[in-house]
Amino acid sequence: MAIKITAIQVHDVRFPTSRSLDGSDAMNKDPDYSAAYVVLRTDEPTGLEGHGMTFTIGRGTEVVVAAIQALAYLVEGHALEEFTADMGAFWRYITGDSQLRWIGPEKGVIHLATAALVNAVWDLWAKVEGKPLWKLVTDMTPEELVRCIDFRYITDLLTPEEALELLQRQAPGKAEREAELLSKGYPAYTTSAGWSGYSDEHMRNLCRTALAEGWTRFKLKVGVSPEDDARRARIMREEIGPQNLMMMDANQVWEVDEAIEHMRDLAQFQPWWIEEPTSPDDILGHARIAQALAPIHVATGEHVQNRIVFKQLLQAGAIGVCQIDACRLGGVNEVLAVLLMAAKCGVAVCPHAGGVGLCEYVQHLAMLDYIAISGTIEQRMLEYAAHLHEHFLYPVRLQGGHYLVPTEPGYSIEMRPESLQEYRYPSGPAWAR
Ligand SMILES: C[C@H](O)[C@@H](O)[C@@H](O)[C@H](O)C(=O)O
Ligand SMILES: [Mg+2]
Repeated sequence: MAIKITAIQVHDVRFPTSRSLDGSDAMNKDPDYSAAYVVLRTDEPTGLEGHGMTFTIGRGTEVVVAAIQALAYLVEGHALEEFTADMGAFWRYITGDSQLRWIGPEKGVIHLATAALVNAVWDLWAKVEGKPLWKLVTDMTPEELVRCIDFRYITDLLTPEEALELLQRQAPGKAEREAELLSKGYPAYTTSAGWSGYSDEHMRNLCRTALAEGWTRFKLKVGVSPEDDARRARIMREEIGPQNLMMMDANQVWEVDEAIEHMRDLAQFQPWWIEEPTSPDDILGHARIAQALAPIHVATGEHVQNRIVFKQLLQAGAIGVCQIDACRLGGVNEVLAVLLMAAKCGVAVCPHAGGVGLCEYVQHLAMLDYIAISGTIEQRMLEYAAHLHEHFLYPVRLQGGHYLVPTEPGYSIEMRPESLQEYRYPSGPAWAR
């Protein structure tokens, strides 16, 4: 039976995380974790819906909502099958509106909006197929998966033929890797002990609790000041010991030379990577930093706006860790393109998840990468941020520093109706109080 998308609703949902400084860093000092949240209504008799969102940090969410509303006409009134018959063409259609494209192209607010809408369509598709999103993708043949991707502007690094070959090479091991994931889960690191707004004492306590829960990998926010960074890094290293991993994240505050200088000072604390040392648009700057700081890896991605910038970062040898984001890139289709490019270049993918809904999303992406694309978890780990999972119908499940495999149909991003009601902005009770 053809399922028709009859209406699209868009919600502005904000959580007042700035009150406790959860999610704070040197650049983003007081984020209110928020979502521009999309519901695709259908004519399916049981009330089937598709859900998607893009992550924002408070003010400006209303602008993303407006952009989603501008794109909605492209999806409303269409049958799901019109899109799923050729997902690559669907993505080109959504990003190719000849007037809306002008306010991107494929970057900024319009691209965040694209992600919310595209992910909602994938969620709906996965629900119709009765599979979690990772399974929908990994059950595809290599040919079917390649057809989901728009290769425009990346064929100088990866052609559809090369992508197909890569996927065919991985195909024989898929079942074994899926079984392994189901039994062991996917390795993770926690960001939640190291937010910049937390006191030293709070950080110590959070490190201790996390260690007791089985965590072995931790991220620390840096970039506030050299003294502050060194003191906090010392505390974290003392707490987690020499054997555990520490990552550092500067959230774009430094000049290229400053990044090199500061990280030379912080190298004594043995960071595994430095994340967002400078502007996400500065490909050559990242390459210089990577060269100067090796063997400390350079990581970036949460603000890398599209596959084309990722392509150049990979071509320039500028990143050792590729941090795809489920809704900074234009949804699942573009993420698949980046996963394939990273696999071709042998660069580890460690998805970005510090935000509301991002853990729920990226667990699917890391798992499908392992099963069908890169075929490895070596030097890979998924970010985990501890807040706001209770607002989702099917929140992430963790055990001993590993994500357990999600099994419910869809992309795990559906929010509880009570949460939508309580936190809708500005009229929800949480904001009226
Ligand atoms: C404002 C946000 O919490 C960021 O600090 C967060 O996404 C962070 O960069 C991360 O890597 O998790
Ligand atoms: Mg970060």
